[in-house]
Amino acid sequence: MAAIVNQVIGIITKPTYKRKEVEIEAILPWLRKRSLLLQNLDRGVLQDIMKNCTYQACERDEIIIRQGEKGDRESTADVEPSFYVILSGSTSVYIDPRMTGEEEGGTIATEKTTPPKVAEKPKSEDGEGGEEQEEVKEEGDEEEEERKRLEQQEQERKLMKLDRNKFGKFIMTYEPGKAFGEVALVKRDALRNASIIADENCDLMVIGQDLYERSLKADQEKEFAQITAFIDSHPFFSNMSSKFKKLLEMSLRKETYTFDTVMIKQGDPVIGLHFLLQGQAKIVAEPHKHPKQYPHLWPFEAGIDIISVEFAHLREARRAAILRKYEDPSVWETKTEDTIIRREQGYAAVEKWMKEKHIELCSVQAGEVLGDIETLMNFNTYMQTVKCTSNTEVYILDSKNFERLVGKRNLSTTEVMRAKVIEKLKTRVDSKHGHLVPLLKFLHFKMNEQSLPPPRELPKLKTTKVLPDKDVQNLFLLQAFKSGKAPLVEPIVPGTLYYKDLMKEKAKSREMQRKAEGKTVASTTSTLRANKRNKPKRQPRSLMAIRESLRQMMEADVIQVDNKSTRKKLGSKYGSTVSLAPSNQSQQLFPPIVPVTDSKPKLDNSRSFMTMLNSKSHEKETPVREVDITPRDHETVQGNSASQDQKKVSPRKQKPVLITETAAPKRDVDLPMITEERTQEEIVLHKKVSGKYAKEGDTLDGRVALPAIKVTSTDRSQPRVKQQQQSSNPGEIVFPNNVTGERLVLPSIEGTEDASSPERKGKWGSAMKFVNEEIQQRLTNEMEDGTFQREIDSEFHDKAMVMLESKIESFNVQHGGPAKCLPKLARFAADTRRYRRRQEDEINSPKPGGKVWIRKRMCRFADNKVQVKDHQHVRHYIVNDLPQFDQVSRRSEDEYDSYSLFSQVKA
Ligand SMILES: Nc1ncnc2c1ncn2[C@@H]1O[C@@H]2COP(=O)(O)O[C@H]2[C@H]1O
Repeated sequence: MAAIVNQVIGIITKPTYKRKEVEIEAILPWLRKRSLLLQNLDRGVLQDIMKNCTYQACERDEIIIRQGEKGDRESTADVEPSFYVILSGSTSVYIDPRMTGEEEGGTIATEKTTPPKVAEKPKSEDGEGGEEQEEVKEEGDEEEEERKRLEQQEQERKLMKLDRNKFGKFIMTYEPGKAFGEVALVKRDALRNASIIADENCDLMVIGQDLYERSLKADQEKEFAQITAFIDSHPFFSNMSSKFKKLLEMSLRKETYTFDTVMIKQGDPVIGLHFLLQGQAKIVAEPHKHPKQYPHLWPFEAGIDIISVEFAHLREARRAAILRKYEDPSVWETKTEDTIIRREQGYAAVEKWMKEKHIELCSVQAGEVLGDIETLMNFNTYMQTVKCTSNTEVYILDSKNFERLVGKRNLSTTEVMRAKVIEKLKTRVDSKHGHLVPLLKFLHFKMNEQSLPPPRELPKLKTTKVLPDKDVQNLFLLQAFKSGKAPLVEPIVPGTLYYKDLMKEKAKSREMQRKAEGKTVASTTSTLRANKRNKPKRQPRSLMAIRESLRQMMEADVIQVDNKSTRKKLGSKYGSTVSLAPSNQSQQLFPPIVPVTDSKPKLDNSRSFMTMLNSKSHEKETPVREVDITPRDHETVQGNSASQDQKKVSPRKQKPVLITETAAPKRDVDLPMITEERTQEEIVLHKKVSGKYAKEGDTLDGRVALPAIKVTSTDRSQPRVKQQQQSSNPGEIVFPNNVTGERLVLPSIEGTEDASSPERKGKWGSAMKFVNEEIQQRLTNEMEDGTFQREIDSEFHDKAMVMLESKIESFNVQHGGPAKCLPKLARFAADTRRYRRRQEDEINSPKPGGKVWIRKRMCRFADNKVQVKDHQHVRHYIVNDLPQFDQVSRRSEDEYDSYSLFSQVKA
């Protein structure tokens, strides 16, 4: 390299007439290669230049061109400006912005600021250099050479002291092959607009004005025109003033890159913006290098929750990739790259490959700007590599020129750039491999954040008592949130800064008030607080607990005589009738059973209990005593504690069930002969008005009395006597009770038809099913209790079945239903095993076996689906467990039929 430079220097230092064409010809290819400027020049022009140019050697820190001057004193043409091509060495460009008019108040760097050409007397750093030299001289001539060398070093040190700051801001460095000084030549009579200072010893080819004008000017003028057009058309500079555009013209430089060369290398220092004019390039990123390149950002400026965004993006990207894959068969991968590497080179190679993966992001072409992301983000190094895929031409705006002309002075340009960069980042992030470069996503996020309008200046809050404007509150809150002082919630909720301040203020005023009033007077707040403290805390209740309490409430309203002990007790107390009914279910299921005793019942039919109940005034009219046997039941079953619990139940809850106790001898009330009368009240769901059913909205007040269950037993005090078969009414079915000998008189059934032709569909089918299940359940319970007596009960059972069938049919006819072809009830043999199995199977479905009085108020325990409003009536429903509220809350009118039937059957 040095040889050919010397060869060139050898030629251009000769007088013009001695420069031979042959030797010039020999160096032309090198010259073309060396300088872009000379590259495309005609051979003749280049030969002309080589024949007529001059040579200039510069030392380090030598000022080749001084900004603001017209010509160059150092040039051969003295005052006339020249154009320079660097053969070897490098120079720096300095621009004093005050002289270009970019900044006000500039002074031209004059002679005074010129560093002295003559070397000062060298001084060593510690100031003792002079003495040292004297000592060296004294030592003799042999040390003369050493002294000269030291002198030279001192000279160099002195030269370093040239204060380059006087020449303005450093802009850039010109390397060998580069040329400068064209502006003053193209724009005649223009002043030099930059200072060029040699950074080292340089060899310069000097092209005088005349030579320049005839060889290069035309091309360069064209070049300038192109640059002007480019600046005028580029969106970045659309809002730039003409003054700055002019300065920009001189600051853009053209560069060319051949096919397959690297224009920008990831990790290299950012030199500025590359405006792609021609050609194509691909952008390749190595994400594994990013953490090292930008450690200040990694991992994404801790504190900014980008992770979630990242994940969302990754998910989205993956989804998009999958979709793309299915849509476009050309991208269907049979074998992934990593699979191939793993098979060929092993796992370690794949890992390495994954780590150092080169991600080909995209391809760019004319119009693209490179280095803009880095410039806006103030990155020192490039975040990606740009490799030319064709011969490429670019304009380069060096970073310093950008700072000087765009930076803070032309914010509009920066804004346009930012918008373009955001757009670009978005496209790259969404590109096929964009998600593999996490930095892109972060930068997109960051840029978006930066492009938000700057926060408003906040007025100072003097007191927290007066709430500031909502917007201001929010801004404060946001500020506090950003600085990690408060959560991002409404500003006046507990836990927020504002709330805390408010509380402090309140506390302060309270304290002051207390002091003013004297300590003895307790403030209202403190009293309230004390009360609150003393208040027993409400324990959260489990679902089970709620259900249990619900059950207790219901039990308080409903009589339960459903176990052996209670029955026994009642039996012993009230006679045999109770023991007749194996369980309370059977009492409900079965139609009125009136055991005929010796003692005639004194209860007037017209004043049946149910009638009384429904007449609202029954309590007054009927000499009955309210007896709730539930407590006794509990007492028997659960012992004293249960009975104590029961005592707590309010009398109001116990009211609905009334039992008329046996007329006690001591009682002065004139009770009827019936020793016990029990009724399942409130079972009337539908008022029968002229053969039609009442509608759902009908209230309890409008209910109609249906035949009450009358269970009449002998007086306890009376001895049992042999029963005589007699019927009080003709048409009643009478059958003997095998246990007690009492006659069971069934009510007459009108219009009973052949029940053998079954029609098991619809509501009747389900009614039958229900009754059958009831019976099945009852028998099973008896089996379990040990109270089941096959002979007696089976007989009773069979007859009861017939009776039930008749009753159902009778009910149907009474209510104008399509009777006469009802199916027969199934006869069951109690099979506990089967029952248990079934119970396991239907564990979640409501099963018969208990009494539940569902009342409107209870619906509040159900879940939200329940429509309480629909639930206007009181129901009486037999289930094992609590009913499914949402099931019972909405019933169609058809369902009511069967439902009322159930109730009727029970009655
Ligand atoms: N902003 C700039 N960036 C780089 N080089 C410049 C800039 N301005 C001027 N120059 C060069 O420095 C030279 C100084 O003399 P001229 O103005 O004749 O020509 C100038 C250009 O070649």
